[in-house]
Amino acid sequence: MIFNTDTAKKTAELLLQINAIKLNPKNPFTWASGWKSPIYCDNRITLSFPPIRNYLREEFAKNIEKQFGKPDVIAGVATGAIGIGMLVAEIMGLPFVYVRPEPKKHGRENQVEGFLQKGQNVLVVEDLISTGKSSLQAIEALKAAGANVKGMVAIFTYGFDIAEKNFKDANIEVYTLGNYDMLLKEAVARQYITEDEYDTLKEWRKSPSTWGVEVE
Ligand SMILES: O=P(O)(O)OC[C@H]1O[C@H](OP(=O)(O)OP(=O)(O)O)[C@H](O)[C@@H]1O
Ligand SMILES: O=C(O)c1cc(=O)[nH]c(=O)[nH]1
Repeated sequence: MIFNTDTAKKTAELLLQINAIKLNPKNPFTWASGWKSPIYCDNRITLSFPPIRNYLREEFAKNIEKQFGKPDVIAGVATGAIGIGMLVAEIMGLPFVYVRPEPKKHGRENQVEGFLQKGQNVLVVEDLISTGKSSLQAIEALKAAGANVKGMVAIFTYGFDIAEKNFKDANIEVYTLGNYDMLLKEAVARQYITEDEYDTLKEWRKSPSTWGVEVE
């Protein structure tokens, strides 16, 4: 669920403005889930633009307090949300930890990096939700470390049913700054995409897990 439509519209505008949205239907992107996709939203690019990362962290901080109250700790999902998560922690004056996809294989062999005490209220920051698998893995690791996960926020979600089901099953409340529907609307309004690209994106969105998969 988006925090609100104004923020979702502005987030879409900003992502388009800095070319964080990449389209390549002829040579599809492979996602973390293994799905093939004509679109890739690279939120990492936002960190390279101070006014844009400031907007994102301020919107996160304001809306996190409103929806969840003030947590004890902010956790970023590695690697995409380490930067933005840390910026949110900084502006909220909170401690920060980050969560690796799996425990490190040497050193202290941690999956959760930083100082976290059992029973602390943790708010998870993710950069992007596709299937939600990466976020939920991080949430499981935080719970295993004794955290009380209050909820999760992300810059962007594709709004897939599978992600909504995954978060519902895990009883995790999720809010995002932006989403796919608003992005598509803004991309059309600003003529950022051609009619052919719009048709491809609409077709892809009907069945993203099978799009681009060669049938033998
Ligand atoms: O909802 P999901 O299907 O899990 O996909 C979304 C995840 O994919 C990306 O991470 P990626 O694995 O590419 O790694 P990175 O964050 O290190 O770039 C993104 O940062 C999310 O964490
Ligand atoms: O699912 C993914 O791996 C993914 C999709 C996307 O649009 N952007 C991204 O960073 N990851």
